[in-house]
Amino acid sequence: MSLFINGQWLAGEGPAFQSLNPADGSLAWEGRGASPAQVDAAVAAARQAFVAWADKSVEERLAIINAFGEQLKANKEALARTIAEETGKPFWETQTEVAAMIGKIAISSRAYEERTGLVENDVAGGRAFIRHKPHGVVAVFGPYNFPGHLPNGHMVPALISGNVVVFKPSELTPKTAEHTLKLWEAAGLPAGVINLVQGELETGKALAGHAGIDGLFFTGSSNTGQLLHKQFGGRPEKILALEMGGNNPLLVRDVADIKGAVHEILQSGYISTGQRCTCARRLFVPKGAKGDELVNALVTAVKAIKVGGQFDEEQPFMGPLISEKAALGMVAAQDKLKALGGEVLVELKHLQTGTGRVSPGLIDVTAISDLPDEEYFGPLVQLIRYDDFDAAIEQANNTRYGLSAGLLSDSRDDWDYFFRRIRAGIVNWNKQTTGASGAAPFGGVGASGNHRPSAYYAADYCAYPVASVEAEAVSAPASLAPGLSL
Ligand SMILES: NC(=O)C1=CN([C@@H]2O[C@H](COP(=O)(O)OP(=O)(O)OC[C@H]3O[C@@H](n4cnc5c(N)ncnc54)[C@H](O)[C@@H]3O)[C@@H](O)[C@H]2O)C=CC1
Ligand SMILES: O=C(O)CCC(=O)N[C@@H](CCC(=O)O)C(=O)O
Repeated sequence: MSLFINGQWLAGEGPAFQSLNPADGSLAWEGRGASPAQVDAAVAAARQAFVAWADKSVEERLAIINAFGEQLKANKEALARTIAEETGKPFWETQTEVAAMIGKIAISSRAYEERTGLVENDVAGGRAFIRHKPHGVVAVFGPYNFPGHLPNGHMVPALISGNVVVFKPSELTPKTAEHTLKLWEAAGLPAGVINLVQGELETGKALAGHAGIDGLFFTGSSNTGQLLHKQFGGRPEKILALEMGGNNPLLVRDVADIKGAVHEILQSGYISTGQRCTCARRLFVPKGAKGDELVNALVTAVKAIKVGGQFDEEQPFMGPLISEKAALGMVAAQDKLKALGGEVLVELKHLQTGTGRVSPGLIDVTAISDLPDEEYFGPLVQLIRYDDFDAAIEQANNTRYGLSAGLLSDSRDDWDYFFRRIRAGIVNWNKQTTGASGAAPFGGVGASGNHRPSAYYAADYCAYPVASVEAEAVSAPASLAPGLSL
């Protein structure tokens, strides 16, 4: 039973598909996707549930959402196991993912009040109000890298605002979606408020193109996001929030603590096996002896990163990539950079046929004059040695993306200068580019998003503002406009 529509678990009537454990290629989940008729049924069920859900007070909605939070707490380990099995992320890390899902509820509740709460002003003869209303039926599309936390980051604020949801998870992580929906069901979510449609491309297309949705909240690749943007062209009445990828720069300038800098670089480039949209892809290090010292220390540390299976007793820092295809794709990316003139300092290797297991890589691409502006979604950091800070910032900005960026430098002046010039939605100083806070807006510029950031600002795209001027009774004014008489 792979679909959850109108409070019922149903077998899919679309094509069969599977998800595999990327550490060993074993079967994690199999089922059938939703047929177009089942996507219709999910949208219709959501539409039918909308008025009653939106009519509830926010406290009533939050009572159910908090009950889901309790389910997450009670089942934290089990859900973390499911995510680890399906994504390959180490178990220590997937426990932090479930913790982020739990934390999302309080953050979103606060954001709802602070960003979309009631505002009241005096106007002549009455009162003016700003209130917000839900859009209605929203489709939520999730990526595979955070199959629990990132769709949850759209769904929780959407529900708090009074929307109802049709959720299309990544086809690589159907088991996590099913597990999450079971927790919503156990929390007493009314039928139709979240509907789960599993499936591959055809399901995604049927949902994204469905006339019955009022909006779509997407986290995934820039290519898919751009397709959706085109598909939504000419439909300005529908809200589209796009959280997409990045080709993120991390600049090093003047740091005394080499180990500290190397630690921030590892956490930026290699966490989640490089499968975070916020991962640093391009590392800028000054030329000269100090820079050499840092690069040597980095090479040693990258070689020492512990790689392993998600459930290994001695936990690794990096699990496998999501699939063997992704692993081969990263080897191909390294080969391409090598052919363009890159010098491999630590080779990224595919470690085991039939799995996503890879070792981390570091490649010096300083000699490449026309570096591809690509997001290589894996543990391969591109090193660029520079002479001039201004030129390095200019090169860092030379990307169509603009998600995250960072500076490692002990100088506040450097930071102030960098902050003014760098172009990204997340800009950090002496801190990793990853691990963004849910209590801040989360989104990027350029090809990384469409100016509808998520996390703390998700409340903004989950509701539309309504302006009202109100008086308790109609009354004629003391003086009339010229040319009027009563
Ligand atoms: N900015 C952000 O908040 C984040 C962005 N990402 C980005 O996500 C990507 C990795 O996730 P993936 O799962 O590979 O993304 P993806 O774009 O392949 O898939 C995302 C979702 O869209 C669906 N989809 C794919 N093609 C579609 C189409 N033509 N029409 C309708 N639906 C379609 C998929 O089935 C999936 O549910 C990376 O590029 C990463 O940078 C990941 C996490 C956070
Ligand atoms: O949505 C939030 O609560 C904050 C954003 C977040 O969790 N970002 C993470 C993961 C997203 C990714 O990079 O795939 C991060 O910045 O590491």
